[in-house]
Amino acid sequence: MSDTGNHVAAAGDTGRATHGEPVPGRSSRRRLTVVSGPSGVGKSSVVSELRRLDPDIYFSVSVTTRAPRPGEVDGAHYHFIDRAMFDKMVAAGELLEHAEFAGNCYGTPREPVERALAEGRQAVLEIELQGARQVRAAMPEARLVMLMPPSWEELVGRLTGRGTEEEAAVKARLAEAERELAAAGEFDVRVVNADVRTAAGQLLDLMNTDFESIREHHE
Ligand SMILES: Nc1ncnc2c1ncn2[C@@H]1O[C@H](COP(=O)(O)OP(=O)(O)OP(=O)(O)O)[C@@H](O)[C@H]1O
Ligand SMILES: Nc1nc2c(ncn2[C@@H]2O[C@H](COP(=O)(O)O)[C@@H](O)[C@H]2O)c(=O)[nH]1
Repeated sequence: MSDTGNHVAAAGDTGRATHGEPVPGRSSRRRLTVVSGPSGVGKSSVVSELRRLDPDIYFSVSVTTRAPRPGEVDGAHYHFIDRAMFDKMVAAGELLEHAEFAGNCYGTPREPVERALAEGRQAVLEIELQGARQVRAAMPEARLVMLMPPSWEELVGRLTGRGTEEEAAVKARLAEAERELAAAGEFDVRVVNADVRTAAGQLLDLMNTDFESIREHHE
């Protein structure tokens, strides 16, 4: 996918998305949390623990052109789609954000997230850096959290230890990881994932805190 630009409607409280759907107001967009971080840092592990801690949170299920890993369930871990369908969704404005990462395309279906926010629920997106930047541009009220590894060596150990990628794919993901870690300062908060339960607890605390005050504190 060559075009990884911003396709998110940057409308105000009473604005409408590019395709006519209502967009969430400013206060509901504060309930949107983006969890980002380098491949292998433990985003899925921490988000899965967060789901256990608070089942009321809405967790976005992304679309991807990546092949399923053993044990991954279509509709639960991802919606696995082909490139033609992905391009169609982009063209129709059905993705809140989208990006190409290490040779595959990923995107967040817009409608379920907007519905969850409109219902007053917290919503969590687990996405990479380009997508996080698109959300930041379109929804400045969303909270952006970067999950950090305790060390580079630990990150490499986790990614290779997971054993889900060939050597070339691991290399591509580590190259992305360097870029992602260099952008850590763009995020509202950085949480070190030394321990999954601790990191998930910290994330939940952040989600339940008045984020504007945290932001001011960090600026
Ligand atoms: N705190 C931790 N301590 C030790 N191992 C961990 C920790 N968190 C996650 N792991 C392990 O690291 C590996 C990568 O975790 P996970 O798949 O959750 O990462 P991810 O950030 O979602 O990766 P990707 O972006 O590639 O999908 C897994 O094998 C997981 O069990
Ligand atoms: N921009 C987006 N990034 C996404 C989305 N769903 C997942 N991701 C991120 O992609 C990488 C690779 O994921 P993997 O499952 O192949 O290991 C990782 O950083 C995910 O967080 C999305 O919808 N948009």
